[in-house]
Amino acid sequence: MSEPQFDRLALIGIGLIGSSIARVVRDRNLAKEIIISTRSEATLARAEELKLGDRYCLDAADAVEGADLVILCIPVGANEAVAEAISASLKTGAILTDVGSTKGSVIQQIQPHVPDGVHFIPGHPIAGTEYSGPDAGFSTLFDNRWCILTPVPGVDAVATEKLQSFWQACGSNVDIMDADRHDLVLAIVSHLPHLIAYNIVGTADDLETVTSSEVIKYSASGFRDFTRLAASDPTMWRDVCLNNKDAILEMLARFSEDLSALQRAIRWGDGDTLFDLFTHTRGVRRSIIEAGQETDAPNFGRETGEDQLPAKN
Ligand SMILES: NC(=O)c1ccc[n+]([C@@H]2O[C@H](COP(=O)([O-])OP(=O)(O)OC[C@H]3O[C@@H](n4cnc5c(N)ncnc54)[C@H](O)[C@@H]3O)[C@@H](O)[C@H]2O)c1
Ligand SMILES: O=C(O)C(=O)C[C@]1(C(=O)O)C=C[C@@H](O)C=C1
Repeated sequence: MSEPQFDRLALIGIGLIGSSIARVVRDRNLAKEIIISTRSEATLARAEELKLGDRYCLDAADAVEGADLVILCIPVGANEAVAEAISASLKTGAILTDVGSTKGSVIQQIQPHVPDGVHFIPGHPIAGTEYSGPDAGFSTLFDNRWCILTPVPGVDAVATEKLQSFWQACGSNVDIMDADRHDLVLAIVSHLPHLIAYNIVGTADDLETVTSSEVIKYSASGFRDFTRLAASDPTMWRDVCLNNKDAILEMLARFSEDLSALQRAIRWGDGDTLFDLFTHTRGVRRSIIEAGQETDAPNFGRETGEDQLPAKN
């Protein structure tokens, strides 16, 4: 087994992502000691029952004392208050990072509270499920997934390399990116798909002519994939929408324009336009599979993974 990369890791927030980090760190011996903090007593007690850490604190400031790696694993809307609360307790030389799905807003909220001598390097593992809470995590969540780091200009290069090798040890491939670029890219590949899923499931549910039993009965089709995304955590996704507003609105505008063009093609019986688009998008899917990020095998991947996950809490 390899040598631990950090002496003391503090995890603030112990839901899907925090508990997956705790599990992989424990399994692969990446830190000597794991300190866990979260705001709810019940969640902290559950983390202790699951033996996710070595010490448990309700107070995040206590948890970060003496830690050389601090990871905020909380909804992006909660970062500012937590950064303010832990600021004075962070150890000089510590790396402070996060896992939030938006990056520009996270930097705006955390950076003002980072003391001199602490290395703040925002991060985002592009890995997750629709489940939340400490029971939902698993140690292989980050295997063969991307983790994007968005270091602010002037940050210590050695600290960035240390964080990069931490995520690699967790199983991820790491990319370094500018925060604005991250927010734009994630708006289209992650945030918009979730919004579309929330919307389509809401629309189907509202239809008076389609009873809910029919929605359930026939959902073993494309609709089922949307229901998985639409089951994602409401707090997390509310915060993502409010904290990546500009990029999401930009992508929604483009999406609506393209949808109008499709609507027009259908109205005017323009089969060539439909056929050309569908041929092109089939190629996009195939290139994703060729790049090794998805599989074409039926009933593989998410559905299979879902069965291995504990019950939603
Ligand atoms: N779920 C995903 O698929 C996914 C993927 C990548 C990144 N992320 C990001 O990771 C972060 C955590 O998401 P998650 O899925 O683990 O969420 P989760 O709901 O499973 O866990 C959130 C944790 O944060 C704690 N928490 C909430 N508000 C808090 C506060 N104000 N102070 C202290 N603790 C607080 C909760 O008690 C819980 O322990 C979010 O920023 C999200 O954007 C999520
Ligand atoms: O697979 C899922 O359930 C996810 O929603 C994971 C997903 C994504 O959109 O890919 C969701 C949000 C994150 O910030 C990163 C990953």
